[in-house]
Amino acid sequence: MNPTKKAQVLEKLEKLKQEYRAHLPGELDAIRSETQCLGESPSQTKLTSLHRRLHKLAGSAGSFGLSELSARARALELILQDWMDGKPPAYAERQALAEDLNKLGASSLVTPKVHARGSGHTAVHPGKHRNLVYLIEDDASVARELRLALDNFGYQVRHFPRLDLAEEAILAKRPDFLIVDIMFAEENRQGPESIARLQALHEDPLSVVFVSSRNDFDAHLAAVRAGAVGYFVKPLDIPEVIDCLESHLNLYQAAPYRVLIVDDDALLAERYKLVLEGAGMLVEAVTDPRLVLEAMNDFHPEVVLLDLNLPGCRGYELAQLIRLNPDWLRVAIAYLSSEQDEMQQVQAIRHGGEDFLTKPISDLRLVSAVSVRAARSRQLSDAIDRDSLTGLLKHARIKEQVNIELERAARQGKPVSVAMIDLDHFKDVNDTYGHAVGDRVIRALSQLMRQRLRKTDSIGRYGGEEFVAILPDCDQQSACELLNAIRESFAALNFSVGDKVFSVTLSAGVATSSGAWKTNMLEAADQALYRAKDSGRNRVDAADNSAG
Ligand SMILES: Nc1nc2c(ncn2[C@@H]2O[C@H](COP(=O)(O)OP(=O)(O)OP(=O)(O)O)[C@@H](O)[C@H]2O)c(=O)[nH]1
Repeated sequence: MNPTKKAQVLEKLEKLKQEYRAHLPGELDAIRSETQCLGESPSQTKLTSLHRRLHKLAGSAGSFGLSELSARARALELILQDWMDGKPPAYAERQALAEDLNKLGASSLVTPKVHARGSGHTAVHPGKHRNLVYLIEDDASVARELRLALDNFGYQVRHFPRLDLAEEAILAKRPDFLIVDIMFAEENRQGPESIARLQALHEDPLSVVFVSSRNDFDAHLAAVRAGAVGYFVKPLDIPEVIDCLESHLNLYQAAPYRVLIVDDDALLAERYKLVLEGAGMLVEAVTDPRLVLEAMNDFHPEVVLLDLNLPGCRGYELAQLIRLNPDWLRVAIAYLSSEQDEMQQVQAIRHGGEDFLTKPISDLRLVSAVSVRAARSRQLSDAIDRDSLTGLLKHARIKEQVNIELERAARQGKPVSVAMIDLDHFKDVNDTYGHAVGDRVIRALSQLMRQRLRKTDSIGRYGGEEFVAILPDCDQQSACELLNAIRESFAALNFSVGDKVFSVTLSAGVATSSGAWKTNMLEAADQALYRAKDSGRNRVDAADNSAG
């Protein structure tokens, strides 16, 4: 998160804390007055109401930095629980309970302890687009080739012949990747130690990729110690280098996690929301459990955090309700509650939901617990929808997406183009270099398309070496221009196997709908593709537009 955003979040959290503090005396008054009304043999309704208030106080006070008040409220809550379970306290204990309840508002409890170090807010997920590469390479021809390939993949590249010439630029504008032709000689100023020194100047380590002609254990170890994220031996297989960059970008540029919080304590829900948003997540909070289904439908969360004690229902009942819908099986459900009774926790997990987080929870723990669960949920979702070699949508999903985009385009009165793309003579690549090398070619094309297409476009692996791209709001001419640019970039990419270097071309067919499409778009794109193949391959053909 950038410093301005972080400052805004901190400011909002501080405001919430003030709000909580402002509303706390009223809540403590209510607790005191309910205590005074308990009488000799209080009804279950009175006990339940007071218990509920204490339970909430125990959860919220801790989250707003009042840990002592939280602990005291928790102790009282347990006595109340016993009472509700038919074990009333003895007379002396009741006197002490009343006194303790009266003391809840004491200033020592409602003044937070001052912590020496910062606010305790957690580290942040960067989540912004990163594609600036600084390339440190003294061999002009290697630099030129790498630069061209990276440029084709949409990276912005600055080339420096030596590391010391790049240092100023690195400090002025942090690159997303530093690709360094590393020199291992002791006296060299472009060795792993120089990289380690450079790393020490940055709070977050730079993503450094080492390029070298050495391929021994010591060289790899030195790279790891200098914080390298990749190590490539010359002569370079450039698509492999790009594969490494892409994997790292995918890790950091993934869409933000989506989290739904269900908690009837509006201030606390808002607090959790801010903390998770501060960590780069998208968060919705609902305080009324009756709105959960609507929120599930509209917001599509990947993680749901459920309070256990909600007005009108229990959190685990909501978990069961969510689990009734097979579309939401990928969603991770965790309870976030002040419930400390292990049996209750186990019971809740047995009824749905996978996990129990107890309030109060530190910001760091909340963010890490939610991130882990969101990542799992996404992995599961990806495993269902995405092809494992390329990370692109699978056959059925991309077909479904064509219909979704066609309907959307018809509704909005905008064009949509569908392209069918196929590698040329791919059987020869497999036969000559082996299946594993063929797989690298397939992955390189999928990465190139991902780089070149917009976020709103969809790409799928339709068959073995056949891909489909859906381009909303893109007319036929623009689609053909884009596909031609991808075709040229791909053809310019050199793959190497040992000392052999080869390149691969592709052909594509494009169909565009400018209104209600009457025939099958995929079929039309496929026919155009086969025309391109028939006409000699390495070209893009458009379907006859009059069909759409
Ligand atoms: N390495 C690899 N090869 C695959 C994969 N899926 C399909 N193939 C291969 O892709 C090749 C497709 O061959 P063909 O359909 O004859 O087409 P082609 O050789 O590309 O020729 P044209 O399409 O006519 O230019 C076959 O050899 C398949 O085995 C895969 O996942 N990995």
